[in-house]
Amino acid sequence: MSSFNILSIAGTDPSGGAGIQADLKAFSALGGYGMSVVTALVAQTTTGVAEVHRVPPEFITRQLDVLLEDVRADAVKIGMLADTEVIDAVAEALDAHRPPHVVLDPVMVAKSGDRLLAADAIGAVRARLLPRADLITPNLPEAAELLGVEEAVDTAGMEHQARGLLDLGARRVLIKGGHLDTAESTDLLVEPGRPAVPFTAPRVATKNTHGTGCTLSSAIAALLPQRDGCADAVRDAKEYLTEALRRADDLDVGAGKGPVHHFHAWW
Ligand SMILES: Nc1ncnc2c1ncn2[C@@H]1O[C@H](COP(=O)(O)OP(=O)(O)O)[C@@H](O)[C@H]1O
Ligand SMILES: Cc1ncc(COP(=O)(O)O)c(N)n1
Repeated sequence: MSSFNILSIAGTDPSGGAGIQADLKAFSALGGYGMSVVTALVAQTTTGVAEVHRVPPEFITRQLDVLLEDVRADAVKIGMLADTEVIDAVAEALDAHRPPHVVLDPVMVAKSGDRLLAADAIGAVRARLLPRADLITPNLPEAAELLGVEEAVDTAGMEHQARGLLDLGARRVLIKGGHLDTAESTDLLVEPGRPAVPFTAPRVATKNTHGTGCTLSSAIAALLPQRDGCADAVRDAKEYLTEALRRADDLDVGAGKGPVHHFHAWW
């Protein structure tokens, strides 16, 4: 197969830095054919979230059904889901269509601090989505919320929490260390019965980190069908994200936390 169709199920960002817009840029940059099902329209920019309009769950189901009856999805990235009803609709569509390579970025709060997932929907993510994803990519606050514990403060704590998420039913966890105050930014890939695999990049000194999590999970989804295993896809996705972060200050987008700069990758 020479062409890969990658689907994002996520919310929007009109400023183009996060959400579906970032996902499609990452898919294209990494050689995928990008597709999207919108779960929520979000009035947001680099400075924060003004308002969220959830798409009716029946219409999310409708979008997924018409799309996946026509087009093969080779990988799926799931981002913002807004609330429990949307989670139920997406979980049912995953059961009905069984796409390969499901990457779940359990988006809860925007970089500005605004909630993108209802607080009472955490249990639904845990029960309905964790077991249906091949890989979940929580940041430190998301891992802590899923487990109902304090945030990890070092890589030993990150591994412990990732193993806790495996115990809750996740199949594979990439726990992201972007929120730690360290010279390097390390993420850990943790699978049952195997040692954790670290992915480390020098921390890029920039305020422009809007869309890092969206970009990483989308890059992984785009690369999973093109690489031999999850670790190879994560390694190349992180390399892509780090370079996009290094180039972020070349852009002039908004007054707040600006977006990473997508570029055509060398692979
Ligand atoms: N300043 C930075 N320099 C390099 N990598 C970073 C930086 N900030 C975040 N990252 C990386 O970006 C990805 C997303 O990180 P994180 O901030 O933890 O998640 P989220 O964007 O979901 O909050 C991870 O791979 C993390 O290591
Ligand atoms: C629709 C949507 N989805 C996700 C994020 C989180 O973005 P980040 O990648 O910066 O954590 C966002 N701000 N908006």
